[in-house]
Amino acid sequence: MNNNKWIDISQPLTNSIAHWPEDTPFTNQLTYSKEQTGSVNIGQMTTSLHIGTHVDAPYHFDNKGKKIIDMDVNYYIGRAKVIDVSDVDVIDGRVLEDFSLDGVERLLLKTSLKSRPELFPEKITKLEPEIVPILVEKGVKLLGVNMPSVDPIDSKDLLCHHALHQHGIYILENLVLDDVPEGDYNLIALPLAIAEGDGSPVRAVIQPTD
Ligand SMILES: N[C@@H](CC(=O)c1ccccc1NC=O)C(=O)O
Ligand SMILES: [Zn+2]
Ligand SMILES: [Zn+2]
Repeated sequence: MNNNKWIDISQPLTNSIAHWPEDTPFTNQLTYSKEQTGSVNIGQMTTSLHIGTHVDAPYHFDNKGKKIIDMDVNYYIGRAKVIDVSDVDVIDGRVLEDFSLDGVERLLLKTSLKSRPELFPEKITKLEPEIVPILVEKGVKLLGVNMPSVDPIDSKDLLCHHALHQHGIYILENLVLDDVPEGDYNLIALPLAIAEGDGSPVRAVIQPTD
């Protein structure tokens, strides 16, 4: 690694962070105050596992799929490329042709969605499932997006989730990329070791590689 500073690209987990409609809101509060215990503050949180910047385990959409603890941590750490696709509403194979993706292991898509962690977006950029075989061919093993999902918000068939999973590509959602220029970075976005988890919030950070 180099001497460049690491940059936080995670949504802050505040009590007003947006959650999926009908899903569990995030709350963090003190269970016991220092005055009560005489020594320490102790917090508690309630949350959906699909809150803020988070990763999905295949179990999220496949009953036979891996849970979070079984995911390979190596996928969440290493070289990543940020590309700016904010000029399109649909990302298909044609859009990806404009970028040089050979050998890219982790691809982070900067779509037109501006980061407003307290607002759940109604509409997001559409990823066409046809991009998945292209990503596989390039060597991509993790796809990150600055949106709550890699599928349309109202999708029930979750075609991109399934296609990515079938090809062994890990999913990272709700990144904050507003101030991140296109380029090459190191990425760390590790999930918590939640044994039965179908997903996990992550602290995602990147470091420019020069
Ligand atoms: N697939 C989304 C989550 C999702 O779809 C969802 C999350 C919580 C409650 C309902 C959801 N979808 C319902 O159709 C994600 O990966 O975060
Ligand atoms: Zn999720
Ligand atoms: Zn997802």
